Amino acid sequence: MNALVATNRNFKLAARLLGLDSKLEKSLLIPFREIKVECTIPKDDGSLASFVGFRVQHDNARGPMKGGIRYHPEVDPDEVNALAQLMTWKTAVANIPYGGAKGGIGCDPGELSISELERLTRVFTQKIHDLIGIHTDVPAPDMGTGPQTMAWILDEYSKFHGYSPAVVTGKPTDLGGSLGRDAATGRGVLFATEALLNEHGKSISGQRFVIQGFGNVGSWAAQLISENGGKIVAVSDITGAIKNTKGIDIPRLLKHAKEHRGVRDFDGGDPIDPKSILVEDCDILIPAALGGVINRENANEVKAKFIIEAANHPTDPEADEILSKKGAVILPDIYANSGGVTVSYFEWVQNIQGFMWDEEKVNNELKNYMTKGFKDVKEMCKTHNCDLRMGAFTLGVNRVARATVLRGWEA
Ligand SMILES: NC(=O)C1=CN([C@@H]2O[C@H](COP(=O)(O)OP(=O)(O)OC[C@H]3O[C@@H](n4cnc5c(N)ncnc54)[C@H](O)[C@@H]3O)[C@@H](O)[C@H]2O)C=CC1
Ligand SMILES: O=C(O)CCC(=O)C(=O)O
Repeated sequence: MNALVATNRNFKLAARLLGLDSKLEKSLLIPFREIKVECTIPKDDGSLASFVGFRVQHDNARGPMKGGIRYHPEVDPDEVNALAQLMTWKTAVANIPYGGAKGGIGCDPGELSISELERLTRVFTQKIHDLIGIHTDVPAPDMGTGPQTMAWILDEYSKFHGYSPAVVTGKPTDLGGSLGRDAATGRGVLFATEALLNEHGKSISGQRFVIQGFGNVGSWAAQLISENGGKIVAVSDITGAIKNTKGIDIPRLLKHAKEHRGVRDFDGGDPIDPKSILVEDCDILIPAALGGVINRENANEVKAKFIIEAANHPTDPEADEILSKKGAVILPDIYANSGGVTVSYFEWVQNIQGFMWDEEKVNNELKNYMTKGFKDVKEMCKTHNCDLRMGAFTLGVNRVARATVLRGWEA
């Protein structure tokens, strides 16, 4: 199912549970602003290459719009719209003073050299610099981008507006990035998983995990889960998939993945078909790569009892229904992966204050936010007699609706 259709469907279900006025519902659904730009760069060999870049600013009722920038061949307007909308509900679930946005460029970053990526990022920034800003819209990394991308955006933006470190988060720490931001989404996934398991009388220790994606989010989640006694029995990325029922040695896999740019050919497990990763036998499945990967084609085959959505919208609504009939418990993206944007918020606060926190403070505050977020989601599940996805959606949508009504519509 198309990402936007799926996201709108979840929003409308939540709006119905909340009894939202239909006009308010419509106003919350329509994005604040959609930007589409052409980005042409000279390649290293002198030829020209053109790309399409997007920034969708979904809602700013609760504060500056916030969300990552994705570089991936499958980036399209509907997906960016869906991801921007998810950011609006996510920042509200986390209860940080932001709205939602998302951006992306349809490109394969693996096919571009570092200097081509820098040129592409600078051209994209030139096209959107008037529409982003510390108090309007604050980008961050997502799939295919990272601290270096944020450093280029910061530098290009600063040429037009003066040096402004708070205009992006997820920057290198040498440029005002927060300690702990790199690991934050994975660490948030750890805290979210602990909160869920705790409720079911279980702990991370001894549980068998499967993780799809071994980039920023998947690799940090794997590392922190294994440090806490979880057994990672299978991992995949774009290069391949490996399985070891005795538990994969994650520090060794991290070293291998760094040296070989992927998990393929790791000798600490057996290679398996990457397509089977989501249906491998395990207790807990963590999709940490693309959207829409759990769908009606494979949902019936999923063995995990718990699914922790580290990726954005990895499960489509049809799969949600199938899995819930099977008794699986899904911890939804807008709560489960909110650790990244939460520490982005801490980074922005530190930049504005001009005062750096130590890593322990960042991690402790993150734990407080994730613990409180889980309690708030559960409270909504009780109030509306719904599952965790609708608990999170009703929580986020209700907070944004309240802020919207309070601000009013007078022109
Ligand atoms: N970076 C962040 O702070 C946050 C990221 N997310 C979400 O987490 C997910 C992963 O993002 P990052 O780790 O930042 O991206 P990344 O670019 O660092 O890593 C992506 C990983 O997915 C793998 N991958 C790509 N296509 C695949 C496929 N077809 N099958 C298996 N693996 C595949 C790549 O090989 C790589 O290991 C995305 O859905 C993103 O939106 C959510 C919240 C915050
Ligand atoms: O850190 C941020 O501002 C946004 C991270 C993001 O794109 C996401 O949570 O999906």
